[in-house]
Amino acid sequence: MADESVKKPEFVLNKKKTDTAAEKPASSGTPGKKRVVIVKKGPPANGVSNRDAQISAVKKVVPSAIPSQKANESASSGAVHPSSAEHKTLAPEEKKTPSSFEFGSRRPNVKAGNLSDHPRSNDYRSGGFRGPRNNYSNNQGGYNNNYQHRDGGFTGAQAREGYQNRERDSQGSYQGRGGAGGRPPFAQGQGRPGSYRSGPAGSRPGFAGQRTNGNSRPGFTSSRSASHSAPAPMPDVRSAGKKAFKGKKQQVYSRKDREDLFDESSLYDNKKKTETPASVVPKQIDIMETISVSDLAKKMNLKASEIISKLMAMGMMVTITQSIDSDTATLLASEYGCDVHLVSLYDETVIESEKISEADMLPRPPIVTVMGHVDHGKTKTLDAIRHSNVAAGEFGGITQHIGAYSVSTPKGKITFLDTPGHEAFTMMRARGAQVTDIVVLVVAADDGVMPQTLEAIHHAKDAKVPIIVAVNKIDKPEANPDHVKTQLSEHGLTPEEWGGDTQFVSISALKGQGIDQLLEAVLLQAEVLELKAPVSTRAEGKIIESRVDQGRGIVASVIVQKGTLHQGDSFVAGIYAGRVRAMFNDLGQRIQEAGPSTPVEVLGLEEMPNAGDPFQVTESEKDARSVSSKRQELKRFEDAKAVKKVTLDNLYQTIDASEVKELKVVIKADVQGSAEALKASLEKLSTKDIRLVVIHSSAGAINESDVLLAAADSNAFIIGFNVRPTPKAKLLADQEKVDIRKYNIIYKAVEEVTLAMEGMLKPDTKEEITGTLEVRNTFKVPKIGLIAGCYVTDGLIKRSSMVNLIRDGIVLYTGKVTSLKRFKDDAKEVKTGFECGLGLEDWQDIKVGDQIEAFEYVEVARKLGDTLVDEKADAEKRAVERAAAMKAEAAAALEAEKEQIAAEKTAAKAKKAAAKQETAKQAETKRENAKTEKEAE
Ligand SMILES: Nc1nc2c(ncn2[C@@H]2O[C@H](COP(=O)(O)OP(=O)(O)OP(=O)(O)O)[C@@H](O)[C@H]2O)c(=O)[nH]1
Repeated sequence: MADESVKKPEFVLNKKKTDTAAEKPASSGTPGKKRVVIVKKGPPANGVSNRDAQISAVKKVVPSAIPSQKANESASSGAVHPSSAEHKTLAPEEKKTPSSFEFGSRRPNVKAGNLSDHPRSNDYRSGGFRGPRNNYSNNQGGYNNNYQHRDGGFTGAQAREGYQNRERDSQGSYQGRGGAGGRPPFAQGQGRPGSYRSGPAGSRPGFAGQRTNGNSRPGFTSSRSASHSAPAPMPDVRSAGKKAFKGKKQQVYSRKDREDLFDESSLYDNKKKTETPASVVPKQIDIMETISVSDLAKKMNLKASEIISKLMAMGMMVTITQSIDSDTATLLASEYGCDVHLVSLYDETVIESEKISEADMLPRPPIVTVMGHVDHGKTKTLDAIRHSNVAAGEFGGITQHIGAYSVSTPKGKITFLDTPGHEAFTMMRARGAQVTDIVVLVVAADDGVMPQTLEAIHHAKDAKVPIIVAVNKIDKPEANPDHVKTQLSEHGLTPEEWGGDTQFVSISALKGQGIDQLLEAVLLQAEVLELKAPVSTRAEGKIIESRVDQGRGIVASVIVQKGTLHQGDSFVAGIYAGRVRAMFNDLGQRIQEAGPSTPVEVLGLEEMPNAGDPFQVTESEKDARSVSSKRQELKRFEDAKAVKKVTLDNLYQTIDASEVKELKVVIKADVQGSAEALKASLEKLSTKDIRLVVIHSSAGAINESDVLLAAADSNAFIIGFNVRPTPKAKLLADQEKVDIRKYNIIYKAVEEVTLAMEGMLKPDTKEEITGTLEVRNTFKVPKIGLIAGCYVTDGLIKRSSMVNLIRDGIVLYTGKVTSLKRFKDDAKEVKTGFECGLGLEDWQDIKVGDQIEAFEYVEVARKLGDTLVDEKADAEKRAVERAAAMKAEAAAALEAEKEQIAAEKTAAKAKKAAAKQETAKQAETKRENAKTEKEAE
């Protein structure tokens, strides 16, 4: 042992790290240095020492494990450690040794074992290779485990190779022969007496016959006690082993390798040091506005169950997947001494506009929105402007989409947005006003100002957009343009000729009259507005509409507001990225670029943006993707924010609310705007008894997933607005019994859904009186009880009737008829003017003179009550009234108080005067008395 220690220093490496105390005893008195004995100087002559060593070899043990290992192995192997001198002397032989062992192989021996279909004899097991292995292990003594790792690899490669050799030379080692084995590498080692010879020569570890003791596979068998219990004679092993493997080992285990191995180990060590124990809550965490319980648990290094129970203690019932807001998270984290830092993705999702130089600002065409009440002639007006007949193609005569058209006039270009006038499209109209420069308000001269005319005025005023009034249908005999002017003046739109600043143009869209004047008015207004936009910058605009087009994919109508959009530009539309694959103008012609105020159809979106979403070109596709993904993330957070949380406070309310009936709808429409408009209209129908929940709304044909979505709920159906189901969806809908309703007019859809909702209400039951009877006599019938002899004074009574028994105006009994007879025969019914005998269920208290009311329960369908919107308005109204009443009451109280104060003041004044008078009187008396006394003297 001592000897060995002396030899080892040749392989000592200065470790970069200070060894642990545990290492010190193992090293032979060289503190501060780690002794590493490398195999290149010690051939694998002995069997591998123990199972632990093998396992640790595979695991790649961290340095801290080294000392004990080293100590163990040193203890067991010291005596057989090869000397460097021996290596040196055997070096020439090594050159002859075929390099059939891949010493550096890290491949395990598993495969070899699997391949081993030859019976392995105990000879093999206990012989040749076991010998070297033991030596090998012994040589390691206090060697590091990384080396052992190689050991595993070595044996694997060896096994495989042996297997191949077996194929080539099957007699050799597999036949348990002695002497020169059949395997070439080992056979050559006939001259390798050592360990190979000590057992059956040529035997190979991985294929060492039957593994009755399981020790034939070096990588794994070495651990078995049977194998290393009988090590091969050491001296032989050393010499043979050195010759056979020295060269190979030198290649693989260079000094650098060793250092690398150490570095790797130290890395493990470092990693271990930086690891945070799972139970330590960090000092600060970053979260967004909401965070799911599971994410928070992860960030805080806590178990989700702990977070949940903490939240419960705070009065919140949440599940692991639910989200909590940042305030709650902050409160919770503070209990663990952890600060919450709120981060927002929004800043990162802003696409900066390009810097604009004044020189780049050029006049641009005005963007005009046409608004007005239903049927006042908006489409016809645009129609007249464009000389095309759009109205003819519309369903129900209502414009359903926002369309955008560029119109060239001799005096310049104008872009028109055709905004529908139906109330359901309020939202779209509001969006139209966002991009619009001028509103043309169409008012029918024969109809005057209507609710949606006023709504349009509000939208325009909100958006601070000037209005030009087109007084339409002046061709009609009942047309009264002046009346329209008067009406609109009352709403702040005073005609210029009346001293106001609003341009009024009288037109007849039908006849094409006044259209030129209207366009002139628009261009005049545009001139006043001095509309300019940069031309050469990256394009920015708004999505007017988006839809899925068969064969073209997602198509978005975009109005470019700034810059120029080119084919090939990368952009972000809402939260989705895209690249302009192709562009079309309003006439459907393919174009390469589009400047400010140009409406275009853009192809190349990955998903469908919403109408009104911003459209911005980015510098690169990468930018677009990055912004898009951040925006999507932000949206997910915003959606999560909307998650309804159950707290102890609202738990019962929620349970109560589960009694509320829900009608669920999937809306599919031809364009996104219609889907949204329909959604808004339908959701408004919710009442406190019945809720209308739109579970999904989007543009496109009704597909299978829509059907599946609706099928998941018994109260769900699908509305297709201007769309139809795909054949597969139709089939599925039939199978799943999902109702698909198709509409092409919004109000029809709303009407029918209202009816459906009314149908869902439990019908009211009502007593319907069918007849009245008078008790004129009573009889006792044995076994049956009291029978009333009645006369039907009105209507009729049936055997199945229910009755009320009334005495002195009080209903004493309500129940069923048990028997109804005419004389002795049972009767089905008895009509007015006839007498009958009547028995009542469980009731004997019948007296002559009692009135009997016969009735039936009938079900009456309930009407939908006030919608939640109406109720809210009512509640607000009531609150205002209450406030006014309270104010009046307070004023009256104040008044009364004032009066009282005044009265008190008057009373005090009077009292004071009386006192004064009294004093004066007393003084007078006093004076008189004095006078009298004086006179008497
Ligand atoms: N006599 C007459 N009829 C008109 C004129 N303009 C429109 N109309 C008629 O009024 C009806 C409604 O016209 P639209 O252009 O569809 O009206 P709209 O305002 O676009 O209607 P919605 O799309 O439903 O909001 C049609 O029957 C038109 O023929 C007009 O100047 N004179």
